[in-house]
Amino acid sequence: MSVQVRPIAESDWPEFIRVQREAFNSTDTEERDHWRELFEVDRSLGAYDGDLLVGGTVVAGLTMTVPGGPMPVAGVTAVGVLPSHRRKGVLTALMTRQLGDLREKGESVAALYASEAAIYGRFGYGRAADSVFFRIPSAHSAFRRDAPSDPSLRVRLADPAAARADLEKVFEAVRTTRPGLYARSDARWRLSVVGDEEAQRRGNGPLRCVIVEDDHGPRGYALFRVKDGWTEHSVPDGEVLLRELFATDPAAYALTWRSVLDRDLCARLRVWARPVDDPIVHLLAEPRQLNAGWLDDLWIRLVDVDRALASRAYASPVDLVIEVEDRVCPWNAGRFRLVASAGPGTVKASCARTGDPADVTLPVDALGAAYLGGRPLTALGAAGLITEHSEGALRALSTAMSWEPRPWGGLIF
Ligand SMILES: CC(=O)SCCNC(=O)CCNC(=O)[C@H](O)C(C)(C)COP(=O)(O)OP(=O)(O)OC[C@H]1O[C@@H](n2cnc3c(N)ncnc32)[C@H](O)[C@@H]1OP(=O)(O)O
Repeated sequence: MSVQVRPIAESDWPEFIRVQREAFNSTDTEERDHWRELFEVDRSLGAYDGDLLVGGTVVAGLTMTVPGGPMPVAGVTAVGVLPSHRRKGVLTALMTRQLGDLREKGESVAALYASEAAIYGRFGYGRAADSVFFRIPSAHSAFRRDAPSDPSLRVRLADPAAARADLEKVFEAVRTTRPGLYARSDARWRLSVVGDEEAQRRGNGPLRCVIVEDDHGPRGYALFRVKDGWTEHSVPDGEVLLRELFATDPAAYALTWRSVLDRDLCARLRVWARPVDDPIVHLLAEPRQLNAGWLDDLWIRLVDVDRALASRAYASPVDLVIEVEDRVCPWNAGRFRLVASAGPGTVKASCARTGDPADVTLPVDALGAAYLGGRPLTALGAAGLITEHSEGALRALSTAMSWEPRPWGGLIF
């Protein structure tokens, strides 16, 4: 099969949506035309078998927080290949072309959410952030006695779309505090956050919103649905399905959680993706009752290793030669000297090619995994995936690249 990869023509956009529906076994009937507002259609790529569009992908330009502050990141999404054309190298052709295009456009970092965790490592993406899911029984959701509270706070129910300005205030106050969070465009707020899509509703009721505020304005919010349910003995068995929750301070955070945990007629709260260092873990009197599980969150690919590594801050000073292995983007392969002084908030790093001998040799996906600060390189070393040539070099690099708080994207793009 000979497949050509090229930008998708405007007139092929309905075809692209059709490929996506088929690729993702989509059951919803809503129009996906609003994708045009979320993604950069002019940076889409299609794989053509003759005239037939058989696969594609798009890019959403994001401003993502990394250690040290926000930077431009290419959000890769809507990757799909028709079932009739799978395992014949279509994705490989799309990914190879896309990485070349990103480099040409001057993008140094790409990010994505993977539908399956086995797909993207081969293209140099590293698992940079994890998330945890919880299933908290309402009857065992009490907080420890010294949980923070603030009598000036009150809870208000709101229509999500109407309350958007308040939600944005809270989100903007926290966005740059955690690597992985990214700025939300008007379309992202409207369509992905407060929009009530059929695909997300799936019989779980409308999107609901609580806002926690004081006389000066909002300090926390939660977006959620309530799935109605009763046991055969007429015992209430509803579920709160928490979509997102942000707060600016510990007291507002605690009250926002309480306002969704204490919903009457609900037996439990489920949430699919929270940061691994979510404070709720420490607030519950019975943390085992979180019934937590672990998932991969953001995947990161360093498109240009030297520019990417010079664009973030480091937790401790470092001066090392790293040798990068990268078969997909050969321009990254080779040795670089990474020099950084520590200091949150200020990026004082340089990364340049060198002929000096390497202290550490590692595959490019390991650097992607560590880029947001949440994946200790020492753990990848213990797994046998990194080679240390100078004693202590791996620990030094791992410590320098680690960051608090842990990374988390918060919203699939
Ligand atoms: C960022 C996002 O949008 S994530 C969404 C990804 N899309 C989906 O999950 C939709 C459903 N799936 C698909 O559309 C396709 O199966 C894709 C896009 C995942 C793969 O496309 P294909 O054209 O079949 O991939 P391609 O033939 O290039 O495979 C490349 C390699 O990846 C492997 N691979 C492909 N898909 C998978 C998978 N789902 N799990 C594990 N390995 C995979 C192939 O076996 C092949 O391995 P090899 O290099 O060792 O031979």
